[in-house]
Amino acid sequence: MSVLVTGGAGYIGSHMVLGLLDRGEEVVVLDNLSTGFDFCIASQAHFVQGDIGDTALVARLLKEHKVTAIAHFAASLLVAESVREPLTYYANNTARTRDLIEVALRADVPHFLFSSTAAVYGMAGDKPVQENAPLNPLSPYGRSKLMSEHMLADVSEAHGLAYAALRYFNVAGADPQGRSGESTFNSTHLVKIAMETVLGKRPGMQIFGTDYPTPDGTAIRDYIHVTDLIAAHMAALDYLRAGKGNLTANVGYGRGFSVRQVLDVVEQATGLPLNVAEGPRRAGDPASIVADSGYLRQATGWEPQYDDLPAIAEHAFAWEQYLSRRNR
Ligand SMILES: NC(=O)c1ccc[n+]([C@@H]2O[C@H](COP(=O)([O-])OP(=O)(O)OC[C@H]3O[C@@H](n4cnc5c(N)ncnc54)[C@H](O)[C@@H]3O)[C@@H](O)[C@H]2O)c1
Ligand SMILES: O=c1ccn([C@@H]2O[C@H](COP(=O)(O)OP(=O)(O)O[C@H]3O[C@H](CO)[C@@H](O)[C@H](O)[C@H]3O)[C@@H](O)[C@H]2O)c(=O)[nH]1
Repeated sequence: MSVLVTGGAGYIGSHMVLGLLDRGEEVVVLDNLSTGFDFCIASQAHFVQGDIGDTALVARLLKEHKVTAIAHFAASLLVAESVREPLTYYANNTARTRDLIEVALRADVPHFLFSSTAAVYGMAGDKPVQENAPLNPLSPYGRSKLMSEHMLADVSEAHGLAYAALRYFNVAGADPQGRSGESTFNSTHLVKIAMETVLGKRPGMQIFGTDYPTPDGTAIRDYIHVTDLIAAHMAALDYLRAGKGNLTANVGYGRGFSVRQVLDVVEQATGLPLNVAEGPRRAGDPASIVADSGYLRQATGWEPQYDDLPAIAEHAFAWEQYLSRRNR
């Protein structure tokens, strides 16, 4: 019996692989290496390079490895790119997820974990967002993910597949043991960019918008340590396996930090100065979005261990230094 991790060579998927192996589970990774790296995949996992849209390959893997759960991370995830190339996003995120679900049904895989996103909400108010907030994604990326949530709900109703759709807020940090981290080329993520900047891999960086209606004028997000995010997946998997039904839940800490606060913590944690300029707002960015994760905690008993911005920065920095040693 094993768990199929799609996108397991990526930032978050590679941490899922570690989390599953740490629990003694068998893991099969399917990744086309479009944005991921095989050096991020733990050697104890069985890695197959291929596309989730290759239904014959997926069907063979499900059978050969007696897969009882799919953790589906593979996706395209650049919001601005999704505006320019919506069909790429509806193909890779929505259509290929549809194909994957169909193969899973045919193979009688009972449990499905899906990487959703806070981007399904669009503009949020000042208060932490609950799962029943209006779903108004601002981008094709957000819509491509929301459509997958809808498919899972319909398929579950019709065919009994049990699923968890976890809506991640801002994922950051790296494995505390230094086994993986964010390695993506040309990342758009704030903490990753700040780490590349302190280490001189970028000449400087910008704060996108200093005129938001927030205490210091910069945008507020809920940054969650990737290891806590993975713990949420384990809690969700246990929930599904216990037959408790489906789960659609936010994963964040329920408190926000501004861009300036994050960059101050990066300077403190690394002991290095950041070359930062103030720039205009980035199109489509909400002023503030923070998770209410009460439902996930109450339903699954999930308790975060790294709700600490300096720890997130320290772990991200350690990984960025490791990448530097690999000439990356
Ligand atoms: N990083 C975040 O802050 C964040 C926030 C919300 C949701 N998510 C979701 O989490 C998931 C993982 O994101 P990540 O940050 O690890 O991104 P990533 O780009 O590091 O990982 C995605 C992985 O999927 C692989 N992949 C893409 N398309 C594929 C395909 N058709 N077939 C096989 N493999 C394919 C890539 O090679 C890569 O290894 C995504 O579904 C993303 O939408 C991420
Ligand atoms: O060089 C930079 C990069 C980012 N930011 C700001 O930092 C904040 C966080 O940005 P980023 O790390 O790009 O995350 P988000 O845009 O909040 O989006 C993330 O969080 C979403 C869920 O909320 C996911 O869906 C997305 O995939 C993921 O990129 C935003 O206010 C950005 O404007 C800067 O000021 N300068």
